[in-house]
Amino acid sequence: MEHAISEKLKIVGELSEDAKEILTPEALEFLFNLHVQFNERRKTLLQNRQERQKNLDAGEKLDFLKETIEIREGNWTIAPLPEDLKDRRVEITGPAVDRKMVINALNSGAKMFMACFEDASTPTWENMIAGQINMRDSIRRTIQFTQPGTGKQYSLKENSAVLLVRPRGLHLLEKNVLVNNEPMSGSFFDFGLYFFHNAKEALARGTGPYFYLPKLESHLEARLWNDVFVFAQDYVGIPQGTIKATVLIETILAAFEMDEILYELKEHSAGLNCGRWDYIFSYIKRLRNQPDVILPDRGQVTMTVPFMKAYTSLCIQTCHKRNAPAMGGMAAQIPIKGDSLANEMAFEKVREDKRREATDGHDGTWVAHPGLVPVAMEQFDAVMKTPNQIHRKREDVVVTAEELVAVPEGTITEEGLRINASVGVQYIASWLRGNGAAPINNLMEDAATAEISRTQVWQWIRHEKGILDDGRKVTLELVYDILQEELAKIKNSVGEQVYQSGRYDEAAELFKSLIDQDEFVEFLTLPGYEKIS
Ligand SMILES: CC(=O)SCCNC(=O)CCNC(=O)[C@H](O)C(C)(C)COP(=O)(O)OP(=O)(O)OC[C@H]1O[C@@H](n2cnc3c(N)ncnc32)[C@H](O)[C@@H]1OP(=O)(O)O
Ligand SMILES: O=CC(=O)O
Ligand SMILES: [Mg+2]
Repeated sequence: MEHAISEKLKIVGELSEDAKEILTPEALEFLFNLHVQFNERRKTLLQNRQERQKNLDAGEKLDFLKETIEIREGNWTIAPLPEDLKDRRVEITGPAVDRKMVINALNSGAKMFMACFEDASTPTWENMIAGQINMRDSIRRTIQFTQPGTGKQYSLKENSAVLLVRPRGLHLLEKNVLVNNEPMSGSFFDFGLYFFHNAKEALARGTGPYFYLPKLESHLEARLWNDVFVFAQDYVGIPQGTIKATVLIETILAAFEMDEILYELKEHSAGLNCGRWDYIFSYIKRLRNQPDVILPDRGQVTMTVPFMKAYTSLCIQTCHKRNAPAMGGMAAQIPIKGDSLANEMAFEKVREDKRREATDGHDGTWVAHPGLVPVAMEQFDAVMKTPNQIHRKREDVVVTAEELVAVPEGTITEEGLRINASVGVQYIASWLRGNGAAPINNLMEDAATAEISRTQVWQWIRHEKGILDDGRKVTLELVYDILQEELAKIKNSVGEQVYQSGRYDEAAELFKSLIDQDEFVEFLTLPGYEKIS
């Protein structure tokens, strides 16, 4: 049902009691203004991404921008960090929609909690509203939860983590809010509502409106966000520079504009983060039609392969030069229940990953699960005796444009192809069911990791080097056969009833549609969004 709030603004989604608490007339007025001010620019920037893709398809070699050399060579820093953003050695992440998880994350012992409206969340209307309710109650420290069945009570402990919020990326829409009959941007919806309801309250409580910005592809996109922040701060009447945002460097194009992104946001910057999963996805996506670029099995693209090492090293050096934190990323391992040996192996992988990040000079890292907070903390505590390592300038690092795109060696295997097909479908099914973060094969999967799976399959089918180590070419027919076999295995493991209600066939259809078209679909969540409310 459509609710006309005014002639220019309509709510398509259900106006539940929760929605009414969040979508107040004043908050809607603010969203309306954000849309009117910034939506055309957002659309133009998305169009720029497509223009850039055309150039890359035509053989453009990526390089640092000529027109911004003065920024790269200039002597400037970001504005000083607020006290509660100086020590970020362990940050836990999780979907904003899961109320219990939000409380557990805030109580986990991690310094920060990044509440996600993006890749760990399916953006149903209900989820997005519930996430906003959870954020409002977290900032006010009134958030509580009772576990159905056991009656276990959850509420906040005294020293809870600092809250950071990740809105949806610029490409996603919120179809349940129409401004002038046009869906509004998911980014502005998530940012706008969180900011409007909580910025002043957060400040009064000694923290601030803090954000993570996902999937930026250029410094012009950072400029858009900066202008949104300036507008928003004026609108509610809080000092400029109050908002602090950490930009995820998780696209191959952004890696060439790290200085410029920090520069655009410098009054509002809280540094950069190496979002490794989207980065791998973006590397394949943007360079997919370059004849020499192809990646081996997902499992072989580790953080120590040259192009990943080059990117994280450059991120640390760039951030520290500008007095900005350089955050590490997410190891995919999560605790494994009922198998202590496998669990210890998973923990050791996380330890190794965090040790490398701390030693390289990252100022903190991400974990996906409370059980991993002490594991990551131990590694950072051992290396980082100060709140951060910004003083380690890593002037020894030299990274060239060629190193950022260097194609790693490795093999494509039938096993790798099967994992991509199976995990891709299982994740999409989970996403369609409303759960955007899922444990699959004892690894954390979210939209970014699923994007790698389907993009690899798309590319292996089309690339002349998409050949299995046993000599077989990866073809659509081979993938279809494997997909059928993997679906049968899934059905066997979850049972007929769960399979039928679990949207697996629909997920398989979506997966197929992503790999059988020559035209690459920019994000799997775009056709996915048409299948949810
Ligand atoms: C590439 C990227 O974008 S990474 C960032 C986005 N991804 C994420 O944020 C994923 C975060 N992680 C998760 O969502 C979860 O850990 C999952 C889905 C991977 C696994 O969840 P589950 O299967 O529920 O884990 P598990 O059964 O071990 O949970 C045990 C307890 O830990 C809690 N828990 C698990 N993960 C988290 C988390 N990230 N934050 C807070 N609490 C958590 C559960 O709430 C549960 O609490 P309880 O004992 O009070 O009931
Ligand atoms: O957002 C994080 C990533 O790895 O992608
Ligand atoms: Mg990401």
